[in-house]
Amino acid sequence: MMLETRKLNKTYGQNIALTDLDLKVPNGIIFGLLGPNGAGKSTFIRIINQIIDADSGQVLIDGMELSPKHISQIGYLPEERGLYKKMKVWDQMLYFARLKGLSKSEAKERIHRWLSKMEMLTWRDKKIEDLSKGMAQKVQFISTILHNPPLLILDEPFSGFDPVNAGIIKDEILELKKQGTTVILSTHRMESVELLCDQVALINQSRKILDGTIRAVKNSFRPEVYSVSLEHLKKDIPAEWSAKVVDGVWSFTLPLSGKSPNQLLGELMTYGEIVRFEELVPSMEEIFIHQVKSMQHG
Ligand SMILES: Nc1ncnc2c1ncn2[C@@H]1O[C@H](COP(=O)(O)OP(=O)(O)OP(=O)(O)O)[C@@H](O)[C@H]1O
Repeated sequence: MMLETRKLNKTYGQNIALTDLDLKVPNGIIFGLLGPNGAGKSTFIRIINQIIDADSGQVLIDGMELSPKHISQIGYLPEERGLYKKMKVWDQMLYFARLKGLSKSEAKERIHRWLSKMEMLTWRDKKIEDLSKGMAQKVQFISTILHNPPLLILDEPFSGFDPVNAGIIKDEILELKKQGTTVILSTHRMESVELLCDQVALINQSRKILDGTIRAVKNSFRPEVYSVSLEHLKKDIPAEWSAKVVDGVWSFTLPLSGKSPNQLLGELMTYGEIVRFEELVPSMEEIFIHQVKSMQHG
C-alpha cells in the first residue's frame, strides 16, 4: 500500500474539513480524489505534503508514519501555481530540482531531456512572466515530476490547458503510471476521471461517501434500466412504455423489473426487430452530482 490514512480529522476553528477519513491508495495506480468545493480535498493534500498537521489520525506511506523524509518522495502540483515570475524557465526548474535533492548535473540533464521532449527548449531563457498561462503550467508540471517522485499529487492538473496540451499532460500522466508512479489526481473534471483513474474516492462535507474502482462504483449505481429501439413492429407496443417513433424506429427505456437481460430481450423480440438494446450506465459525473445533491437534501 503506497498511501494509507486512518481516521484523519482536521478542523479550522468552526470549519470541519476532514472527518475520520480512511483512504487506501495502492501502489502504481491513478487515484481520483473527487468532491465538490469545500469538501476537504485541499486539506487532505496539504496534510500529505506536510504543509499542515492533522488534528488526529494517521498517514502511512509504504507502512511507515509520514515524516519529513518523505518530502523528497512526493511531487506536488498545487492548484494555485507557484512560479517565480522574474525567474527564467531553466533557472526555475533547476531551483525546484535542487530543492528536491537532485545533484546539479543530474538536474541539468533531466531538465534538458524534458524541455526537449515537450518541445520547449527555445523557452529556456524566457522569464516566467513572459509565458502564456498554459506555457507556465507546463513548466510547473515538469518541475513537479523532475525528481521522479514515487508519489505524485496533482491538483486540477488540466486547468488552464488547451485540449492539445491537456492531451499531452494526460499521456505523460499515463506514462508515469506505467513507470510505477502512484498518482493522486484531485479534480472536478469527470471526463478526465473516467479516462485516467483506476480508483476513486468521493469526499463530501469532510467525509468519504464512496470509493472503489470506477467499474465497481458504476456497477453499484446501475439502475438496471435498458434503452431499447425496435423497428418492423409485429404487434403494438404497450402505451405505458411511452415509446417515441422516428423514421419507423420505436425507442423507449425499460427497467429489468426482476428479469434477466436475456429474458427482457427475448420478450422484446416478440414485438419486432431489435435495433438497440443497451443498459443505461451512469457516468461518473452523474454519480457525483446525484450523491452530492442527495446529501444536501438530507
Ligand atoms: N485556512 C482555513 N481556515 C478556515 N477554514 C478553512 C481553511 N481552509 C479550508 N477551510 C475550510 O475547510 C473545509 C474544506 O476545505 P478544502 O479547501 O479542504 O476543500 P476542497 O475540497 O479543497 O475545496 P475546493 O474544491 O473548493 O478547492 C471548507 O469548509 C473550508 O471552508
